Amino acid sequence: MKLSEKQKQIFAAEGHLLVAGGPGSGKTTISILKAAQAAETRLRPSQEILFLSFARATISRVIEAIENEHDIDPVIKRRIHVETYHSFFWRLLNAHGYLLGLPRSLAILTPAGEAIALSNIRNSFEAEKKLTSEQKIDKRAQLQKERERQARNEGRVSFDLFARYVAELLERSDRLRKLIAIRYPLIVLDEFQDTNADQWRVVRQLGREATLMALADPEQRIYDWIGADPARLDQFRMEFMHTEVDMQGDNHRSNGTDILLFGNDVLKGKFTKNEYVGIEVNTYPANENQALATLMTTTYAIRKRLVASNQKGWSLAVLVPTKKMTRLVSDAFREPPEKLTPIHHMASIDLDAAILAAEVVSYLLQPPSLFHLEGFIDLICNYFRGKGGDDPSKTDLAKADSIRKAFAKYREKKSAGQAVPANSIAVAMVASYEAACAAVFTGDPEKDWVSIRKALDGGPCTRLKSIAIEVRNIRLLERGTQLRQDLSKNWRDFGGYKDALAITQQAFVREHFSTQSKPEQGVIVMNMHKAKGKQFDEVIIFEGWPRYVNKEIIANPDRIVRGNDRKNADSQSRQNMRVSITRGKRTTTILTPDNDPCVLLF
Ligand SMILES: Nc1ncnc2c1ncn2[C@@H]1O[C@H](COP(=O)(O)OP(=O)(O)OP(=O)(O)O)[C@@H](O)[C@H]1O
Repeated sequence: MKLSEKQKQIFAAEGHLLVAGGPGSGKTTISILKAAQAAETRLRPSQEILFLSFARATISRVIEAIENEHDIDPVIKRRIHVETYHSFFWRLLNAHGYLLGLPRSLAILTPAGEAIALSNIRNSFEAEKKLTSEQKIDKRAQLQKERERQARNEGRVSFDLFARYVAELLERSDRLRKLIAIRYPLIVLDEFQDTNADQWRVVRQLGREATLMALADPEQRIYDWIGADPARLDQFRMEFMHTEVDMQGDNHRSNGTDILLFGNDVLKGKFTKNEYVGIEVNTYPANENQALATLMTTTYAIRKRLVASNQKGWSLAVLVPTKKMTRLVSDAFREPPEKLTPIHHMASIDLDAAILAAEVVSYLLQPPSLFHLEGFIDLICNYFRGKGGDDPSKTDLAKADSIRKAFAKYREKKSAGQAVPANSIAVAMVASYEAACAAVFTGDPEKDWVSIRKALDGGPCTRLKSIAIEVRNIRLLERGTQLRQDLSKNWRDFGGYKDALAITQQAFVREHFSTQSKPEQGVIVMNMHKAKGKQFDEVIIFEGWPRYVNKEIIANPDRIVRGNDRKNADSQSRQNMRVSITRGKRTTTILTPDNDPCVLLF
């Protein structure tokens, strides 16, 4: 690869570095080359370069990019340690958290566990959009207090607290800062524009001893809602003596197309061309069937041309504005409307619900024990309390309550020797439970998992059916996975899956921190926010459609701009759209409803 002038400048610089540049300008690439250079010339034995990034998915791309740099010696490559901020913070907290008065033994309060722990507080408030600013502040304070209580009293630390605690540790301990810098003399900070206040506190402390290389695109800052701040780059400039290189204008990803130009024009809201090479905008009639049919036929066509290109490992991303749309599209691809063929794909779905569903299934793999049914009911209630993540629905929370009440009544009647009313939820639930407990296991975790799932799916309880459907989103049991191996071992050691629940819970924590995931290939469906830092051969951006009654729009959900209302077309939605557009290397296709097209396009 021939380095650009700016990249050469970076390569030659010493000390702290701030590298700014637009999508595809080559920031990640040069940071890897710079890391390799430092590894070769500066590192003593036992030292490494630390590369910190936000998302695991970005990490797999960075790891792939490192692997693809054939000029770097494999021995040097192994000295670049790529990790998420979360995972790095967790290592520090686990080892040194007691210095802050946290319990000696800490566990992670996973997002699913956190959703359960906070569901009562969340449920005591109205929906977020109905709250006054004071109520919002009050809600946030109560949630934070409960998180703190969980950490300090129970030793269960939620992700939200990681950066805060690590900042406190580093601000207080010279020694720890020095130790980190001795181990990692150069630290690369990917997506620096997205750091929140606590993460910035950590960075400030790290930079006191180690050399920092911050990579940033101020206009890819899409996390203002969780604390990213437009002032961050200036804060870096003020804090550190540094070299700054601005690569705006360079574009190596979609060279020869107008994809970046179009993204920049969307950002400004001013279009400089009538036609943009590499950008296609198509429309569909505003109803679910025709919208999905248009998406599917477009996907077939693009997939066909990618397959015909004979390129190994091609990728096509379908980016949508909301979690709900991710599911809707994934379901449609899996079980399409009539006459269409399914599209094999990966969907990047929030797994809160699926993880809790997997806990239910794994529990049923365990041999019966005293109070086994009670444990089962607890997990079902957990499922309904935690399945909505940080946005639980009142209906699900009410379901959890009604299950608990029905079950208490069931117990009461049984111990009094009375008949339980046949229409009690508990009756159907216990029938499905007993069917699952009757499953005969083979010792093959995948087969046994499927037989539990089928028992729940085929039983009379609709609530358990929904759990059986949800758990299909989990792919951790595929051949060669750690979960599968651990369950097999458990079976061999004990002749049964004695610890299936604990093994499954550990597998999810491990999965969260794992950097093994392969870069996505084939067709991938995901929320636009999750596409950050990634690149695909082709991209489709697909949004929702307005709902009409008597030709009046009565609802307009799942749009790129809220309600597709021009007054909501703020810089956040423009930046988000620009990030999505610029993920494509060759073509980005935008699909939007014909009678109410996306307001960012005109
Ligand atoms: N000097 C170069 N010559 C040719 N190709 C390059 C050069 N630098 C980077 N590339 C390629 O361009 C693509 C985009 O580069 P890279 O991922 O480093 O950009 P980025 O600035 O990190 O993008 P983003 O901010 O959008 O994540 C990659 O496929 C990379 O291999």
